[in-house]
Amino acid sequence: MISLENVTKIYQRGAAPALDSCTLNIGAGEFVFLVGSSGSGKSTLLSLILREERVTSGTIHVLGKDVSKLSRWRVPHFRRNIGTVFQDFKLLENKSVFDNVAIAMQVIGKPRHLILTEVPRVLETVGLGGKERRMPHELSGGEMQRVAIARAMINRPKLLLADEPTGNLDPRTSLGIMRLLDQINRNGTTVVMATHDHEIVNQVRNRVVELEEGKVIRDQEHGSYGAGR
Ligand SMILES: Nc1ncnc2c1ncn2[C@@H]1O[C@H](COP(=O)(O)OP(=O)(O)OP(=O)(O)O)[C@@H](O)[C@H]1O
Repeated sequence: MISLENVTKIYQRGAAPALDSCTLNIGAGEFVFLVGSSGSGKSTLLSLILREERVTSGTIHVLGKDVSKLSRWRVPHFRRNIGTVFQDFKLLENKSVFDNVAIAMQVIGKPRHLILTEVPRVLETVGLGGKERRMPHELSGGEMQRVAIARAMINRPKLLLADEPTGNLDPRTSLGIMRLLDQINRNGTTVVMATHDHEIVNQVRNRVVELEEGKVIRDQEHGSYGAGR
């Protein structure tokens, strides 16, 4: 599903690498937590997988494609199989819940009748049934993140990348979001989640990959947030 071989990313000449000779394999169906202190390279790793950034050296395969060789015009099509969720939700403020999710189908040309049936179905599965007409400012943080997850999932991506999805939420709400991501993973979607959320990582005990100064320093099945705990 995702395979990095000796991947190095240097943003500016002379700067320390944001990722430094990373080798990592993530199989289909896995749920992996990416942990590490601020600046350790987690977001960089996610943006390389999404092909927002390009590697400086090394190779990276995602969903069977050599991302380092993917030409710019193929990127939008490649990204159709990847859903993304971020700490700050990234909702369109002047659009309803329904429209925020529908837009992901519209941009890839899905027919209107499908949009009208699929959007309410997905909103129901994330626990937002009946809130289609609400505007983002009428939602709690947890609900906003559920909209973002619905939008990420509506086109049934094989891979979901989440960058600190619980970063702006209280512990109880975070747990609800985590349960939802876990359910998505159980339905077959591979999930890679960068997080600082100790409680969630220690509670769920998925595979944990820890970065430090751009290097993978720990890769542990059923891991905890910090080593040895
Ligand atoms: N667009 C950029 N241009 C230059 N340097 C960058 C850029 N993005 C990240 N960096 C640098 O790369 C390093 C890794 O940053 P990155 O954002 O990947 O870390 P992170 O682990 O996601 O941190 P956080 O937990 O704070 O989100 C840092 O030194 C950062 O300053």
